Amino acid sequence: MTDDAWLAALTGELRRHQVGPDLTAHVVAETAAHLRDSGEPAVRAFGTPREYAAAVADSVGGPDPSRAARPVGPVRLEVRGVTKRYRRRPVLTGVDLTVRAGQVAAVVGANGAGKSTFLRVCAGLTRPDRGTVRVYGRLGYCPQDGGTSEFLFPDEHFALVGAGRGLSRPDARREGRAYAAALDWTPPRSTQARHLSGGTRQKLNLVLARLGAPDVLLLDEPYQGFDRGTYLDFWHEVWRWRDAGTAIVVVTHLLNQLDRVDQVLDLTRAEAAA
Ligand SMILES: Nc1ncnc2c1ncn2[C@@H]1O[C@H](COP(=O)(O)OP(=O)(O)OP(=O)(O)O)[C@@H](O)[C@H]1O
Repeated sequence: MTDDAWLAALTGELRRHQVGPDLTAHVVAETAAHLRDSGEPAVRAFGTPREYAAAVADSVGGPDPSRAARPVGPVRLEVRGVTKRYRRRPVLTGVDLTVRAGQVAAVVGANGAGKSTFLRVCAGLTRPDRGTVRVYGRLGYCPQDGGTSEFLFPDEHFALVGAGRGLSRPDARREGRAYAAALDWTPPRSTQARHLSGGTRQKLNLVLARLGAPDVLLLDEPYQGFDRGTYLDFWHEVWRWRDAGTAIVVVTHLLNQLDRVDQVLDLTRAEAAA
């Protein structure tokens, strides 16, 4: 099945699940963008149109019922007035965001809107021209790509990153393997990162971001290359980490989880207003 046929079938399936026309158009457009960016065949990325439509319908079935009852903790990330230009082009213009312990913020926007730049600024990797970022607690960052070392085995990654977060070698390995298992992945003992598939390397990235249970997690489209089952596992983990009190910022193209997050930062609008 071609991607166009897959997307047409998805539209039909979403209609069958009584997903409204606006949301259907949105989901189909975002899914098409993801397929274009990742170059993956639709069936591998999302499963059959019927399966994916069922997952979308399930996730848009109303606000998260546990939301009202969930305790929200202290501020973990505070971004005020962040502005960033590359040459003369404004990428971020006066962006504010406050995320508390136990909250999830989604960062959305068109390609090039500045989502990765925003996360890099939050992670302290890119200096803003103006504005401040305050992180209260420890930080974990999962970049869109990169982040792994070509010649290291997964366990060596766990030991290296774990050491930076105060974990002994055995603890880092145990924790890394436990987080990997939640993503349905058993890290091979003797495969260097360069020989892992793109989706598996992204699982490794995600596990590394989570090592040592940081207070703030910055996730830049961490599910690129995940198959549908792992994609759902990923969101399940996000809700679990949130419930454990982590403040999470996740960049996403796929809007089918947005009714469950605590806030949405739309950088398209900020860019358009600039
Ligand atoms: N180091 C850099 N030097 C110059 N321009 C840059 C640099 N990093 C990013 N840009 C530009 O800033 C803009 C925002 O890039 P960014 O990667 O933050 O967007 P994005 O919203 O994450 O995009 P995508 O959805 O494609 O991942 C783009 O036009 C990009 O080309």
